[in-house]
Amino acid sequence: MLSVKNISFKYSKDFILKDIDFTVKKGEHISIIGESGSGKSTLLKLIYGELDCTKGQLFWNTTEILGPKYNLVVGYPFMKYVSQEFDLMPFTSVEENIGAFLSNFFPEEKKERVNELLEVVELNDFAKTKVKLLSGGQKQRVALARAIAKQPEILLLDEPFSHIDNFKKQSLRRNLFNYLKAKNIACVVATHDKEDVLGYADRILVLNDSKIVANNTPEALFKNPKEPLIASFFGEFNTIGGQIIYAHQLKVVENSKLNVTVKQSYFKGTHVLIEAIYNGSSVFFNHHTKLEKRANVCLEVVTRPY
Ligand SMILES: Nc1ncnc2c1ncn2[C@@H]1O[C@H](COP(=O)(O)OP(=O)(O)OP(=O)(O)O)[C@@H](O)[C@H]1O
Repeated sequence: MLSVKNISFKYSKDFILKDIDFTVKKGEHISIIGESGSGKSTLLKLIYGELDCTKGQLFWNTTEILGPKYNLVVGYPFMKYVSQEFDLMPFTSVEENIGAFLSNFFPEEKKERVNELLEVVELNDFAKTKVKLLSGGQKQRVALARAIAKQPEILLLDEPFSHIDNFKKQSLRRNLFNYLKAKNIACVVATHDKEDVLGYADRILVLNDSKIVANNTPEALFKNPKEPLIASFFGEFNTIGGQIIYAHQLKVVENSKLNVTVKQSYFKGTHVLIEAIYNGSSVFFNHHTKLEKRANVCLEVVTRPY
């Protein structure tokens, strides 16, 4: 189990993280979300031992994770970290990069393992290609495969699919996260993408103002977001009468007190997002078709969250 015990951190004068306290169980999947600059990457670097905590302590089971002040070499064998810089060997092949830390004593097993990993990140066709010839997204996939090659007990991922196109992203995300669950490898994922979270994370930690402002399941946070920051991660929403109402919770009805004037329709594939004006402010709701500009429609709040 990872225990993050009341850690605080500052690069210089101001604290970036204050009193951060949480645990990650074996095999658990935690997502860290928060606005850009909220300290997600910094938190991963502290967990990895790349930075020294200003205050507090970190443990993996009973081993204290210490930073560069105490360790000549950063990192521990039970933990791997895929940062936003991939740190690969550009002049060697994809399979050599993936197998770089695997033992050469059992060449057959090594080959099998590399093939299994190539499959997880869907790079079988590029096994012999030199890494310098790959695209950014392909390099990111090599870095992910290399990080899980030696079966760490915990994996830290910083925006793990940020360079990967939408065509590949869905299946890669499924492959990787299902693989980690099957092998009982814990993971902590910093992300901006709700698709990395919904359906995969056991819990979400929300960072804001240097602190953890929420620590709960995706379902609990989605159904009861409490703050606009959390709702905005999941989708378009409105604040009506002090309550957070998602766009999909408003529907057009014959008659109601919520009478709005349509401003714009945005085709979203599964639905159309309508922007309308109510009391001088924008209101967003989902509809099955586009609506005429300046049309007056009445809306009603549907209480179910989805
Ligand atoms: N090496 C550094 N020296 C000084 N300040 C830094 C350093 N690295 C990051 N910061 C600052 O720390 C804060 C948190 O940065 P961090 O990269 O952890 O945020 P983040 O939530 O991961 O952002 P993003 O989502 O944009 O990746 C920012 O204000 C950033 O400018």
